[in-house]
Amino acid sequence: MSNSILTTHNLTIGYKTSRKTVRCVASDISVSLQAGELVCLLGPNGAGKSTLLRSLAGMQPPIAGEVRLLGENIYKLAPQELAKCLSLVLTEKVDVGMLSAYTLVTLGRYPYTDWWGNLTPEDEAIVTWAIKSVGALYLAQRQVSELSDGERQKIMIARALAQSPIVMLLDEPTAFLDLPRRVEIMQLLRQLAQETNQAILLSTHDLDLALRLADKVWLLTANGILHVGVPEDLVLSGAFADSFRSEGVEFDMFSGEFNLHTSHKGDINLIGEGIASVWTTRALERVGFQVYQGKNDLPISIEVISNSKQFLWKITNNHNTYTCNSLSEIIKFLNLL
Ligand SMILES: Nc1ncnc2c1ncn2[C@@H]1O[C@H](COP(=O)(O)OP(=O)(O)OP(=O)(O)O)[C@@H](O)[C@H]1O
Repeated sequence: MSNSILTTHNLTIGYKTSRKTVRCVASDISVSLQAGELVCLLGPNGAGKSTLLRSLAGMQPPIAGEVRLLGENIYKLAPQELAKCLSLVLTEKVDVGMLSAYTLVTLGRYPYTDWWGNLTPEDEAIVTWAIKSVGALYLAQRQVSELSDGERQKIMIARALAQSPIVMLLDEPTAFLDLPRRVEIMQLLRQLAQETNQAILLSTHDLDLALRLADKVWLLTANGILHVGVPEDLVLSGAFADSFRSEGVEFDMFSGEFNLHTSHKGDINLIGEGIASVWTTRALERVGFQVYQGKNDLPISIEVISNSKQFLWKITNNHNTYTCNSLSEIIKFLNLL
């Protein structure tokens, strides 16, 4: 049996800019989102990630093709039926007046409540679970208008969770969060996908986290082509590097990071292991040196010496030896060569 929850068939997305003209953002997308998977939608600015998410959520009619939710054409579903299956979290700041965070999350239950919006004990339990899941119980009684961007974002995710959907679409859910919170939210979404069998699709510019946590990546290129695959396949095929290619910045397949092109200042042989060596390499590469290990014939060698109290660096340059107490000192020293 297929696990597909959301599928598209020859979907073309974009905007009608006038009665006769259409601005096509991406075309011929045939893809499916499976139960229990966390998919990250990546792509450069303006590629069409938000447009695709809105089209998948039934908020924006496609130019051509169709979107099916459990086999049903999404544009033909009644809003309440759609809301029971799909929740969408957008980045836009919503003006919710004087609502408390708790009340905002209760709005996620609206597809299930009676005409007056009364919450059952079960609804209340789901709301509390959703707030707890995003680690925001301490925010529950605060006014949404007084929350920071990151705090509000957590509450918006909790509202989407409270909807008990089978598919969640999130547009840059980690945009306002600090790094530990970004990791936390991504891990939470991944865990939710696995434990509740929901399909979760989120757009992000956090390539590193996406590469580490996504079950699959949908990579939308600037010319409207969607590559789909497990992250590592897209790295190996070169799709990643091609999609984000830009002047002065290069995707490094070995580290999975983007590097700035810096002028090459020379080669250094690094001796040592452990955390100090890792950050020594980072510092040296950042200022333009290529770092090797075991190339004893290079004119400059740096040995990392660490004991429980401190790190020291011994630089050997053409048989002369100097000792530095910090990476800052090394960089100054190398700049004088
Ligand atoms: N209402 C609109 N009318 C016409 N064109 C639009 C409209 N909204 C967005 N666009 C265009 O559609 C393209 C895709 O925009 P979209 O916001 O989907 O990109 P994105 O990948 O989400 O970008 P970002 O990473 O910067 O958020 C862009 O060229 C944008 O200028």
